[in-house]
Amino acid sequence: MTRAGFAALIGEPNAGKSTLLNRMVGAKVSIVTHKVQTTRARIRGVAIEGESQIVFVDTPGLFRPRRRLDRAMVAAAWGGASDADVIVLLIEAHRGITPGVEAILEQLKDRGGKAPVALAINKIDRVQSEVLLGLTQKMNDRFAFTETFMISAEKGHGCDTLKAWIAGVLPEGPWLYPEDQIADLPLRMIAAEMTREKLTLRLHQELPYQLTVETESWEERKDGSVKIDQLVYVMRDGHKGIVLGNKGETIKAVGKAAREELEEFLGNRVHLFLQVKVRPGWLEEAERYSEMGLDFRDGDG
Ligand SMILES: Nc1nc2c(ncn2[C@@H]2O[C@H](COP(=O)(O)OP(=O)(O)OP(=O)(O)O)[C@@H](O)[C@H]2O)c(=O)[nH]1
Repeated sequence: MTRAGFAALIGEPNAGKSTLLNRMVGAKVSIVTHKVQTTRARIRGVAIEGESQIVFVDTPGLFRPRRRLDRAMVAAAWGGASDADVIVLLIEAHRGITPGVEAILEQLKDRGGKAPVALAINKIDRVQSEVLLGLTQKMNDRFAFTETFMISAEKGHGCDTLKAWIAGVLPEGPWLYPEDQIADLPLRMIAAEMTREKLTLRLHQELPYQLTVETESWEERKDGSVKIDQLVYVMRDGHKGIVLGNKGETIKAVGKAAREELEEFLGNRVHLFLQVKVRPGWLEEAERYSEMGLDFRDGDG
């Protein structure tokens, strides 16, 4: 009998959700950087484990929403969690029960729901085993987790066990995605995220949230190479100059770095063309939100 369903990974920013997702799905579906709050959309990855198909919802970090986009992300995170057949709360072993974790536990309690909730204590490579036992005890006193796992998403410890458990608790039923669709699921989106990541790394604190990248076209050529056109949208004219850099050197370096990563990812030669455009007020466009898988809510500030 086959099984299939949605698994939501929740946790504070930086808990390691993207790292874990990448490991379980086996492809770089969401981008890991050292910055917090890099996950902007509910990017899904699909994993097959035995007869089960697991559709992962990679939720944005749950943090205090300030701006409208942030609030949409938090809503998406919980939206994802409440639709899910199984929830995995990821916490960091060395940080323990932070106020952020407390807040998530409160929300989990309020949420009710029947889906099994697993606790995954991540980054076990950073602490001694006594710390883990204490933390497991304290967390389970606070919430009735179905199961507790100790993992290192980065090193891979415990990840297979967690994945097998998720696969086993999913409801019985037919797979949600045909097998041949899984491979090219969000290729364009991945490519756009790679470029966005390079831009973010390059520009440091400057406008990481104020730009968006879209893959306009994707063309596979006879020689096996891929031609990809992407648009980088910025909010103001002034931002365009920052993204381009002196004599275009910033965008050139970003294009080179993104192309190299794409080539490694695709295993093919890539021709990447980036164009920077000004699109004022894109943050407020409801359309964009739904494209990112987010819910647009008219907010109060
Ligand atoms: N030492 C150690 N570091 C880890 C482990 N798992 C993840 N990290 C690191 O923790 C940082 C954050 O990981 P991410 O996967 O980006 O975290 P995230 O929860 O997706 O973060 P957001 O996208 O901000 O929500 C990265 O620097 C990872 O390399 C682990 O098992 N051990």
